[in-house]
Amino acid sequence: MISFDAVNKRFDDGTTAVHELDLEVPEGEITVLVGSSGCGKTTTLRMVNRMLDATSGVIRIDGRDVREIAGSTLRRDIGYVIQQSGLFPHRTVADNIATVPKLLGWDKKRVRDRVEELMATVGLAADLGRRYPHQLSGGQQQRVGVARALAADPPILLMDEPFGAVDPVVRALLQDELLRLQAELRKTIVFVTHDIDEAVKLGDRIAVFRTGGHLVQFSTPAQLLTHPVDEFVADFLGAERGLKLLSLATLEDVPVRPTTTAREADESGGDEWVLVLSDQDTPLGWRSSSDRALIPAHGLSGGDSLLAGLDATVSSPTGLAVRVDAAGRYVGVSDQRAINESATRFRSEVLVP
Ligand SMILES: Nc1ncnc2c1ncn2[C@@H]1O[C@H](COP(=O)(O)OP(=O)(O)OP(=O)(O)O)[C@@H](O)[C@H]1O
Repeated sequence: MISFDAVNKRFDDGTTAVHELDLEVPEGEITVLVGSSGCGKTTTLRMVNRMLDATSGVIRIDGRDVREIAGSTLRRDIGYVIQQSGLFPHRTVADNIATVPKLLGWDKKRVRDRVEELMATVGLAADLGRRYPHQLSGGQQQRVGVARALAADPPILLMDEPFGAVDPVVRALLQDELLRLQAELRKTIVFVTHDIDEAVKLGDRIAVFRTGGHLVQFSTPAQLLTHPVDEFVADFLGAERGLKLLSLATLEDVPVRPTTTAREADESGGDEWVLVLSDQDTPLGWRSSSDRALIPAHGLSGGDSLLAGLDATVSSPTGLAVRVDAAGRYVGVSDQRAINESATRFRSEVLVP
C-alpha cells in the first residue's frame, strides 16, 4: 500500500502543487487520479518514486518512508509509464524494455528471456524487438512503455496519462489490455488522467483533484457517480452521469428471450423483422421482408455493460439487443424494459451506503 500523510509540495517559485494530501492507495488495485490541468496529479505521482520530493508530510510504501528507500530499490519496485511512452529513441525496442533488468545487473540470457516474455504479454510481435521507437505506431510505442515498466516485475506501477497521445480506438484497446493484464498481475497501479471516462473504466477507486492540489473526493466509480460530494465534482463528472453509471453494470442478470431467426438463404415471410444467423449461429443482422438488406447487429455477452445493451436497443430497428454466449453464438434478445429494470436494481444497490 502507498500512503500519503499530510503531503505538501511547493515549488521554488511559490506554486503550491499539492496541498495537505491524505490518501491511501490500496494494494493490488488501480487508483486513478483525475482533475483538470495543473491540479497536481503528476506532482503527486512523481513524489512516489522520488523524482520529486515532498516539501512536507510523509509518503510511505508498505509503511516505509520513501525517503529511506534506496534509489535502486525504488527503480526495481516501481514501474513508470508516461505519455508518448518516453522511450529512449536511440535504443532498440528490446534494449528499451531491458533498461531496468540491465541496471539491476541481470545476466544476458535472463534479460533476453524476460524481454521476449514481456513483448508477448503486451501483445507485440517478437520481431519488433529489433526496431527503434520511431519505427513503431503510437499504440505500439505505448505497449513498449508498459513492457519496460513491467520488466523487473515491480509490485507498483505509476502511469501518467499513458494513453493520452493515441487515437480513441487504440486508446480503448490499450485500456482493455491493461484491465486484462491487471486481472492477472494485480499490481498496485496509480494512474493519472484528465479523462473521466477513462477513470471510470479503469479505476477501482478514483481520486478527484481540484486546482491548488486539493483532493476533493476519493471513492469507487459507482460512489463517485451517485454521490459526488459537491458541485465541483458533479461538474467534473459532466453530463450523462447516469449513462456512465450504466457502463459499470453488466448484462449478466438481464433476462434473455427468443426472437424469430432465419438463415441467410431463407426467404422471409410476413412483415416481421427477423434476426439472420450464420451457419455457426453468430448474429449477422436484422432483415425485414420488404427489404433484403441486412442491418448489422452486434451480439452482446453477459460481460458487456448495460450501457452497451441500451445502446444496442436504441440502434436496432427492433428495439432489441442481441445476446450471445462466450463463443459469440446467438442465445436470444433482451428488450429495453428488461435492461432498464436491471439498471434500476443496480442503481438502488450502489445507492445503499
Ligand atoms: N517545476 C515546477 N516549478 C514550478 N511549478 C510547477 C513545476 N512543476 C509543476 N508546477 C506547477 O504545479 C502545479 C501542478 O502541476 P502538475 O503537473 O502536478 O499538474 P497536473 O494535474 O499533472 O496537470 P496536467 O494534467 O496538465 O499534467 C501546476 O500549477 C504547475 O504549473
